[in-house]
Amino acid sequence: MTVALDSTSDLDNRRTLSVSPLIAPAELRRRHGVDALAAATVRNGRRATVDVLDGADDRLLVIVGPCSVHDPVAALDYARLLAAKAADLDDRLLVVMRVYFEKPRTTLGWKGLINDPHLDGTFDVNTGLGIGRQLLCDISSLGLPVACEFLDPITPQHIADLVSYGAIGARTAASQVHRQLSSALSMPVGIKNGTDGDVQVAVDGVRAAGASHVFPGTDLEGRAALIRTAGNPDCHVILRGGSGGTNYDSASVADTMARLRKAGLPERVVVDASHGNSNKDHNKQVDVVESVAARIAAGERGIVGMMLESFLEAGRQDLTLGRASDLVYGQSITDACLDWATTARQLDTLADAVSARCAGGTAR
Ligand SMILES: O=C[C@H](O)[C@H](O)COP(=O)(O)O
Ligand SMILES: C=C(OP(=O)(O)O)C(=O)O
Repeated sequence: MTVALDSTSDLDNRRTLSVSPLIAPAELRRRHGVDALAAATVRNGRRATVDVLDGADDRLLVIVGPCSVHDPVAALDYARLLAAKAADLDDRLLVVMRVYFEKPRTTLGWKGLINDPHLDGTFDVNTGLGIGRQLLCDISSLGLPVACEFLDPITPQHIADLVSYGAIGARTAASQVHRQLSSALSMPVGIKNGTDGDVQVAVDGVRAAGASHVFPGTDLEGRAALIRTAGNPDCHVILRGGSGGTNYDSASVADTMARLRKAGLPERVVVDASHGNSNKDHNKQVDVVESVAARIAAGERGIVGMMLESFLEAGRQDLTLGRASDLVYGQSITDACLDWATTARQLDTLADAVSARCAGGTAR
């Protein structure tokens, strides 16, 4: 259904081609309800993540999964493998699956499953929200907590109740809209450094998101509303490298800690092995894991988590809109990913590093 545009004024709608209804969050939540198991996963995932961030839980947080979900069947296949591996290692790792539905593009490109679920440029957003929400229910029902990037400021009302870890990307770290949104979110939120490598923008973001804000948003019925937030104390910086190079080395982490200290914020970071830290070469994520794991094994505690981009198959492939059936099953259509076997080895490496750190017993 398309709503008629107001044509009585030549001041409006000069470039808007159509306006159509967005499903209300409450209606989507009714159609794709949260069962007791999924709710427990979200609750426990959020609580455990906060404990790891605060140092009350000695494990390492690992946010791992595809760059983007384009095929919910493949994502669920991956989730089953990851859930089993996560259960094996859960004495040392807190594993959260990346289930990213929104892609911030440098210029243009497919913007994710919510925006274009049929991968053909038909932008069936209401269907995308339903597919996405059901996938979050299904993965959470496996006992595996999920992470999403929040890009659009309206759609969090449709899915955020199922999310255990939120991320604000490098392209929106400086955005007041995203900082306000983070201050409202019910889960811990990682804020990335800028694409140019600027870490201060993420530190500033953590500080801003920790405060209370009042801003326009939507309520569960989808009506425009004013939102007043308490502020989110569980925000933290994600180091993802940038155009100037990587930032997962000890000196970069120490520089970030100094910035956090100066801002009066908890000294903790998550390291993203992908993006600017691997120059988008998925194989280089292994170097990042090995470097960080060696430092954790030696007692480093400021790095509270790692992020990895991983899917069933290694690498990436180009999507031709409308030709989804040509795609290789389980391979990314955005950034290149590690394959499952390599991912499992990285998780073992990180778990071994946590064991070594526990055996050594050093301080943060
Ligand atoms: O994580 C995914 C991408 O790095 C991000 O969405 C930007 O992608 P692009 O530079 O291909 O547009
Ligand atoms: C878009 C992403 O990363 P970044 O914002 O660091 O480019 C991502 O993690 O999917």
